Amino acid sequence: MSITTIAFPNSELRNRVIAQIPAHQRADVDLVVFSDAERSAKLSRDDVDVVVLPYLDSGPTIELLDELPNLRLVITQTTGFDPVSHLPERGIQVATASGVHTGGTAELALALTLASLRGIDDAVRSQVSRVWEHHRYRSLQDRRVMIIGVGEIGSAIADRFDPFEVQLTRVASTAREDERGKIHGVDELPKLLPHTEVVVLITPLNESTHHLVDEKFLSQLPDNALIVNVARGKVVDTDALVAELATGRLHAALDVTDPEPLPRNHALWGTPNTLITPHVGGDTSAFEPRVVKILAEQVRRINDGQQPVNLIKA
Ligand SMILES: NC(=O)C1=CN([C@@H]2O[C@H](COP(=O)(O)OP(=O)(O)OC[C@H]3O[C@@H](n4cnc5c(N)ncnc54)[C@H](O)[C@@H]3O)[C@@H](O)[C@H]2O)C=CC1
Ligand SMILES: O=CC(=O)O
Repeated sequence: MSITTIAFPNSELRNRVIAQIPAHQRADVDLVVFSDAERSAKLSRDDVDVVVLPYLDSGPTIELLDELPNLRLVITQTTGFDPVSHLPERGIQVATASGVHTGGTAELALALTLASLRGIDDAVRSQVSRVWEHHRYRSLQDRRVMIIGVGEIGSAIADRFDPFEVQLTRVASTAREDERGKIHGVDELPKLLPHTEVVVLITPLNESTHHLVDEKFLSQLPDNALIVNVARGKVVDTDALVAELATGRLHAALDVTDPEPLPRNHALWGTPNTLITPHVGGDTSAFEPRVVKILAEQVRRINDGQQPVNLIKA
């Protein structure tokens, strides 16, 4: 592809990417900062043909994309591309940073599960109030765990749960087999959910997963089941979850919510048995060096006239 200008969300990221690429490999492509493209009289919106999205941006920059007449490619710093999934059908390519968060998100899924089952949040509350309080919590060992979404991160989560001697069930959009064994299809959920004690959600957000976890799904889970969401907030019907949590029947550990950020007055902050982290699955020390490496590879390929890596299909 013949690309002339790649707009970055800030100069720090652009400079870190530039530092990764030998000068002779970036000579043809202009690496600009998006805000300059906005403000500068010299560089008009017509010039920008590639945009690197800010991390987890589903708002302002995405609206601006509609105003770039020559936009050909959007590059995300995330694995999920739900905010820009509509672009390929308009002829604009989308390339993700698939893999950038695999270890971090898999770790957090395990951490949230352990923290919730072992009542670490209760212990922290007791510590803050200087109260020595004993409760008996559930062990992860022997729990019946279901992972919904068997892609890059779902597989890494399965690897991390294995040493805990859980009874693992994996669910994907359609049934299949892999080297680890059977993967169930989502159509089998009604049969599987009543026997599931921990559900880990790690699907992309798309039409088939929007509100996958709804009132019916929740009602099929046994008492005390735990829902761990490290996918996207909208995979869960939040109203249905709040209603079910309010009864005290289920537990939830959520890295992602709908909406995000969660407003101060949102009911989820106050439901019992609920642990919330602010969408930090991939936000670890491993993120920046990885994303810079991926972006440098994208720039190098674009400069060589090659297709970027991790292009999503229209
Ligand atoms: N909490 C966080 O910080 C992070 C969250 N994510 C989320 O995790 C998602 C998954 O990431 P990866 O594993 O890298 O993606 P991936 O594309 O490798 O795997 C996704 C899997 O979900 C399956 N799937 C799709 N529709 C489904 C359905 N209706 N029912 C069941 N399974 C279905 C696909 O078949 C695929 O196996 C991302 O799209 C993103 O939304 C990703 C990184 C960090
Ligand atoms: O939520 C993060 C992502 O990479 O997707």
